[in-house]
Amino acid sequence: TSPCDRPVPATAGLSHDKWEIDPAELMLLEELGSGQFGVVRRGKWRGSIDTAVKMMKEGTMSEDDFIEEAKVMTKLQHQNLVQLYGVCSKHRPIYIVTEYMRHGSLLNYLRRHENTLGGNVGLLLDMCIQVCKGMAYLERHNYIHRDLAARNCLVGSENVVKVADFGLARYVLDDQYTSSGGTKFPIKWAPPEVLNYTRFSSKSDVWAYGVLMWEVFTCGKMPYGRLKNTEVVERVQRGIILEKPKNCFKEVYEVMRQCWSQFPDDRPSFRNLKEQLSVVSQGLL
Ligand SMILES: CN1CCN(C(=O)c2ccc(Nc3nc(-c4cccc(NC(=O)c5ccc(C(C)(C)C)cc5)c4)cn4ccnc34)cc2)CC1
Repeated sequence: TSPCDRPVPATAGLSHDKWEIDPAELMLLEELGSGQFGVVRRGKWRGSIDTAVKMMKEGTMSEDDFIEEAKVMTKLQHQNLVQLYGVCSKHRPIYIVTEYMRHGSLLNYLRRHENTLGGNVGLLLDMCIQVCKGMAYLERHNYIHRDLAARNCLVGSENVVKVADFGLARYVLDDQYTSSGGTKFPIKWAPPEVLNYTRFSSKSDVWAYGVLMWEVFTCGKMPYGRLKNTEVVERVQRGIILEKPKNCFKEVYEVMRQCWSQFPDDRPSFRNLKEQLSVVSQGLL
């Protein structure tokens, strides 16, 4: 989509850099939680626009590189991506301002609503399809997420699900998170080529997407249970994959299995996954 039909309120005229948001126009409200980077609060922008504001703890990310990238990220616009509205970078800590998603992370939502969601295969499949659409858009724009998981997707009204924090992993300074040997590295969502060579691609996002599907159909269970990272690495490299979740149709599990092909080229693209999942959805429901 061309920048001129961007659905987000244009900040043109506010400052010459349209990705720069004037903090005077932000009213910070309750805390939503805290993550790797520090506190995240709900905010009102220009009195009426609901936002989430990540206040980046100093020293947690390479800020200048991120601010540069923010210009690109604000142009990524899709109904299944959490929209980046802009940044407040003229002060410290810098703020990352995005659209607000009122039901929080997909992971917590699955766990909180297991009783109602558990039996609703149609809804679970629809959530997976929404994430797939957002990821197919990123794939089309040659944009790699690097940390796709249910914890990094968010839920809005009417069970809308959107992918968040795409590409942000590149700016994390904590090498416990960035190096595959680190304690915070998302081992359980990583394919062999990432475990061995840290080789990220849209096909490594597809592997992670398969694990996200497993998270959805188990209503938020931890993949590989309480296995240690070293044990998971060993299994993944030997080609042992996650088992079919209890109430999951074999057609759905078949899609997950394709995402976990050992070689990246053998995995489907998100574009292809979108087609497969809509066929499965029509067939099953
Ligand atoms: C009824 N329930 C009550 C409890 N509840 C909430 O409190 C709640 C409601 C809405 C929430 N919404 C959002 N919450 C967040 C949020 C909150 C806490 C932490 C984070 N995430 C982070 O800080 C974070 C994410 C990713 C990364 C990597 C490693 C990938 C770079 C680093 C840090 C996000 C971001 N958002 C962006 C848009 N909307 C939200 C979050 C929580 C959910 C509803």
